[in-house]
Amino acid sequence: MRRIRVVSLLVAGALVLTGGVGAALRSDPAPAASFLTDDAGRALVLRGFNTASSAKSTPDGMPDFTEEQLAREHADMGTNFVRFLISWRSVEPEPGVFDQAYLDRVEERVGWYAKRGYQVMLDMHQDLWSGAITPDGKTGNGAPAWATYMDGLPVGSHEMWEQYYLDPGVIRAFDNFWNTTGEHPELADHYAQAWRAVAQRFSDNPAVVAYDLMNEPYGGTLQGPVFEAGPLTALYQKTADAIRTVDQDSWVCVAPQAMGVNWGTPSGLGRIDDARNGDQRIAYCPHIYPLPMDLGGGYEGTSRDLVDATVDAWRGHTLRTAAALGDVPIILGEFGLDTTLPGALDFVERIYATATEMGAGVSYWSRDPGSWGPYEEDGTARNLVPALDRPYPRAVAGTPTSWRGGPERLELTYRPDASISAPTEIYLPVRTFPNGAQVSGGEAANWDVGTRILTLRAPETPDETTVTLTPAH
Ligand SMILES: CN(C)c1ccc(C(=O)NC[C@H]2N[C@H](CO)[C@@H](O)[C@@H]2O)cc1
Repeated sequence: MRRIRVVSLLVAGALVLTGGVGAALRSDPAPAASFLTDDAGRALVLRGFNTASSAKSTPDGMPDFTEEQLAREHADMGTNFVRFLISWRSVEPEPGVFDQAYLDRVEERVGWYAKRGYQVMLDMHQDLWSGAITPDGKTGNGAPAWATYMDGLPVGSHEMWEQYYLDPGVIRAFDNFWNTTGEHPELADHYAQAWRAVAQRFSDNPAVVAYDLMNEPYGGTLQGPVFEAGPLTALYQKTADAIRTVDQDSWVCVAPQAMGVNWGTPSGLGRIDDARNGDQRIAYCPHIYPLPMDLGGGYEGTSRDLVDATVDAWRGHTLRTAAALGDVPIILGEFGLDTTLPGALDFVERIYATATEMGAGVSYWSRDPGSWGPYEEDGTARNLVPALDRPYPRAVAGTPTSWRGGPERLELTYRPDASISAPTEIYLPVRTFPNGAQVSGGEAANWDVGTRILTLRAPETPDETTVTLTPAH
């Protein structure tokens, strides 16, 4: 293990330094030029969790997660967003057969979130392609067995799950899906039609704001820009076109390949043309997992320096890709860590501060119990709960220019839009704002102590304005 660690750290350093130097040599572009918006037209600042990894293996495709647990999350952290894991195996268990009972179960859970004012992004999740890559069905997840063609090539048995990506059978399964083999052009069509079936169900659901087309894509034999600008962009275009035949308004989120880009290298993803009538609604949804953190280095010492270089490189590459895709909004679809590592909460703070600077949404990985999540198996709150329970402007009646803050302060600069009738909403944690807030630069219209949402009165003029909230006494 030590040899792997040394080699991986060297790789991490090389990846990051080249990326970091690259980023340092070019000034970072401006923060994301756009936001997802709600039905009222408000710009959304999205904060929530991936819910949940447990859905990867359950027979009914649902996460091991109850409405009471969502109510607890909402009470404890005031989240307003969820990246909800769904799976192709559950949507289309047989070719051309779409499981409406499964979509009923998804719709029931979307209702839990809708009741509490959440925005839902549905994530067609895969890791290692499919459960069918190993006889026990427990290694990979996502694609159905009927769409898994390994052509008899071997898959080993590994301690580190990432190593399965290098097995011939897994590479072949991906090569057949991307039709790199030329043998299976039909699979991408099935994938797009499966998404069409999902969008047909949720196109009129006001809580479903976005579709994340594929989790952490992997090109098999093809890697890097030749994969991302080739078959990956083509699949996203095919799928977005299929979705738009039944849903004109949900955002379509596209993710880069995980290999490398999760670790801070640039993406070669190509632009998607949105067939909707009106402004495009494409978003960019990368992940970040700095290798030194994954290797257990924690956020201290040399590991912290490498992690910071990774975050800086990732930020610049992410902003450039979002700009290249058409100045699209950004959602950090995943980041997470074992929060028992040294410096863990400082890392969490660094990532949320970076996402805030970028105007990006965030869904933490993940809502599952245990050392990565907000709660223990027995429901006890972990160190992550207070770390994520922070003031934020969940919906803005205009265009946010910037916002920043800490546990006891929020400063929001925005250009109001008088045509938006819904108010700007600010979430304030009860632990630091027990009596609501003092507002300077603006006026509070309402303070709901139950949801801890303060709404602002619309400014008199359309001029850019800065409001600052501090705890009321
Ligand atoms: C070699 N390849 C292709 C690779 C390596 C590592 C990851 C990964 O850690 N991903 C981070 C987290 N994301 C998934 C869920 O989307 C989790 O299981 C991982 O911890 C992905 C791909």
